[in-house]
Amino acid sequence: MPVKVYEKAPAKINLMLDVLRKREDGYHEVEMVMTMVDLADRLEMEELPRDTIIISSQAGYIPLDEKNLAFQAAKLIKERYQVKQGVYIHLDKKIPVAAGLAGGSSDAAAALRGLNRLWGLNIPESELLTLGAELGSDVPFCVTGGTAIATGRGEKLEHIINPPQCWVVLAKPPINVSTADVYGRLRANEIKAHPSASAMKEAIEAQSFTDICDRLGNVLEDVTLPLHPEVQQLKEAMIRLGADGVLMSGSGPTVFGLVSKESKIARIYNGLRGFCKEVYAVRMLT
Ligand SMILES: C[C@@](CO)(OP(=O)(O)O)[C@H](O)COP(=O)(O)OP(=O)(O)OC[C@H]1O[C@@H](n2ccc(N)nc2=O)[C@H](O)[C@@H]1O
Ligand SMILES: Nc1ncnc2c1ncn2[C@@H]1O[C@H](COP(=O)(O)OP(=O)(O)O)[C@@H](O)[C@H]1O
Repeated sequence: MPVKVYEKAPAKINLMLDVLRKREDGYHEVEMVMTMVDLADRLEMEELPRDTIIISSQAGYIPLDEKNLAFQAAKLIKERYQVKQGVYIHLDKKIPVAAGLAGGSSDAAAALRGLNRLWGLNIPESELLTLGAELGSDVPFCVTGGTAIATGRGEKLEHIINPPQCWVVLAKPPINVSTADVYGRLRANEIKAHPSASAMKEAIEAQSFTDICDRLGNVLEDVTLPLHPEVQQLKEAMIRLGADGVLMSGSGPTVFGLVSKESKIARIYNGLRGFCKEVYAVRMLT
C-alpha cells in the first residue's frame, strides 16, 4: 500500500445553470452543464499510524479544522470503512476560495479518490459519488470530472463529451459571495429567462464553439449582479476586451470568458488586471 498519494483537484465552471424550483428540503432543483478547467489545487496525503486527521495549507484564509471539506471527506471515509489509521493532508490551494469555482468541493472529491488509494479500500466510483453527495451538491461532479449535465440538487450526473478545446479567462473580484445566501435570495418562480441544458448539450455535441458561447446562461446572475455591480462591470470589460462568450460561474463572483484564439489572451488578461488582482488564463480540461 502506498504511504503517500497525490491528487489534483481542478476548478469547475458552469456553462449553464438553471433553477427549476425550490424543494421542500430547502435545496433548489437545478439543471446545470458543468466542466473542468486547468486551474487546480494539489493534495498530498500521507498515512499516519494514529487515529487522527491533520490538515495544513499555505492558504491562510481557509479553515483547517472539521469545517474543511477535505477533513470532512477523510472523516466520512474513515467512519464508513472503519479505517483505524490517520492521515496528514496538505492542501496546496490555487483555486480562489468562495469564488463559484467549487474549490472546496473539488478538494473533498480529491480526498475521497486519494484516500481510497492510500488505504487500498477499492471503493467503486458509484459509492464515492454517494459519499460525495453527503459532503456537498457539487462534490459528485468533482469526483468524476469531465463534462456533465447535473440535475437534482446537482448530484445526479449525465456525462457528455467535452467541449472543444479553448482558453478560459477567469477573473474574481475582491468580494465574498455565499452560495447559501444567493440561493436564499433567488425567487425561483420569478425567473424570466431560463437557459436550456439541452441546447447547451447539443452545442457541445456538435463541437460548435460559437453555439456554446451563444447559449451560456446562469439564472443566479439575477441575484448576484444587482447585489455586486462590479461583477456586471467585469462581464462588460471581458466582452469589450474580446472574449467570445462571458458568464458568471455558479453563485459567483468569478466571471469566466471563453476565448478561441490564443492571440487574444494577452490583451484580455492585461486589460482585466487593471480591474482586479485575481485573473487567470487557463485551458479548458478536455
Ligand atoms: C451554485 C453552485 C453551482 O455549481 O456552485 P458554487 O457557486 O457554490 O460553486 C452549486 O449549486 C452549489 O453547490 P455546493 O457549493 O456544493 O452547495 P452545498 O454545499 O450543497 O449547499 C450550500 C447551500 O446552498 C444552497 N443550495 C445548494 C445547492 C442547491 N441545488 N440548492 C441550494 O439551495 C443550500 O442553501 C445549501 O445549504
Ligand atoms: N478545502 C477548502 N477549500 C476552500 N474552501 C473551503 C475548504 N473547506 C471548506 N471551505 C469553506 O467552504 C466555503 C466555500 O468555498 P469554495 O468551495 O471555495 O467556494 P464555492 O462554493 O463558491 O465554489 C468557504 O467559505 C470556505 O471557508
